[in-house]
Amino acid sequence: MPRSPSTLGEEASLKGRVTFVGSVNCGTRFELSELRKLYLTDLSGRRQSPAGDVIDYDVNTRTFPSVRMLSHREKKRILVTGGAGFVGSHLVDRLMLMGHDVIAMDNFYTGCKKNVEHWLGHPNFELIRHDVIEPMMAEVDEIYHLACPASPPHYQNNPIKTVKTSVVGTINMLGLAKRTKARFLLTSTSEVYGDPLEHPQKESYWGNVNPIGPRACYDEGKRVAETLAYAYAQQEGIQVRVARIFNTFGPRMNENDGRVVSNFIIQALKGEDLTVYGEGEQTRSFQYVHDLVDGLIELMQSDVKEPVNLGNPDEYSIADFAEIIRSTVNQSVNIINLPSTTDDPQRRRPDITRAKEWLGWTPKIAVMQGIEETIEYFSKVILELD
Ligand SMILES: O=c1ccn([C@@H]2O[C@H](COP(=O)(O)OP(=O)(O)O[C@H]3OC[C@@H](O)[C@H](O)[C@H]3O)[C@@H](O)[C@H]2O)c(=O)[nH]1
Repeated sequence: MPRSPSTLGEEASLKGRVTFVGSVNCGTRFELSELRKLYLTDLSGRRQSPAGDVIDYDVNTRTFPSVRMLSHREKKRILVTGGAGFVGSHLVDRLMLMGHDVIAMDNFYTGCKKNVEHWLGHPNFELIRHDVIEPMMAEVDEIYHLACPASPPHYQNNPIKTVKTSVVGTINMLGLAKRTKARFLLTSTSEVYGDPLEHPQKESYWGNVNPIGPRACYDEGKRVAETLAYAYAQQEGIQVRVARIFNTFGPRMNENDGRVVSNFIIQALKGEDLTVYGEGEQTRSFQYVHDLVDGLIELMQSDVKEPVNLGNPDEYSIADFAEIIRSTVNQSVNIINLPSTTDDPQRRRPDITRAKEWLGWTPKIAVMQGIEETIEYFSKVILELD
């Protein structure tokens, strides 16, 4: 059953606040406060003049976050496509803190240099402006392939480009994996299940996708990307991992992202009406970004070849979720109903038995803790934009 606002608060306080993320076994464990510094403080060396008309960068006073020291054998060269995006930049943070050599590749269509600027100039880090639909060569040991707009308004804005990114981009990155013998992780999506007829969704479910609807460019693009991954695995012996990511939120979502969590928080912070599409009876299950990053790295390190759902099964109706954000951020705003969007999936919740049993992964951060951090982040962003 979808949670009501009252049970959400109770559950969050029952679970308690998480102060560590990751797992010791995978080397992903860090204090949450270490990660928070990367998105809640300005580490760029930027100094704005008192009049606010000039910005100086003092690279001499700038210090990088500490990264672990790895032996030559442990240290990997890791490519993250979409590395300046919302999820990509958090993955880059974790891999950098773990001590790896990281190449973040992005065309900056929805990604943003600011998301990774705290690493610019670090000896272990490279940022490459490159569109994944063009071939690319680099010597790497692992490829996390994230590049693709993920928010419905963004991926529907240029559907041909979205299909090309998923299909041609994935072929290019699988080609790179083949040449370099790198292990390849595809970030697929819960959208491969379309408007699901099975609930909750297991990885064995084949989905219910409209192949010619407005969401098809993303849904079908990712379905072909999965097909390509397994074709390369079978035909070329590439080591492939496939994560099906469910709704994820957190700091560094683009303020114009258009997805529900950032929309509602920003609307409430600005004192605007919260826009529920349709009656708000449709459901989603929200996961905080650090849990996802844990899952992605654990999957990459595992022997699991089948697709794995990564999501938090806590399910909310969108109407209830709007009420949660309204009561948490700004009780003076209204919730309004706008027309529903075409082919909007009506129910979504991951079955994460596979991730639990095969990876030992489970989301640890209560939705409310994530929401509070995201509110903190967007409050800061909105101040900067003003
Ligand atoms: O302002 C808004 C935004 C969204 N919504 C609704 O909230 C629900 C969630 O919408 P979002 O745009 O956040 O995300 P969706 O679930 O539709 O798609 C997402 O699915 C999983 C991921 O792979 C992708 O990040 C994205 O495609 C939808 O029912 C949508 O109609 C609103 O009611 N108001």
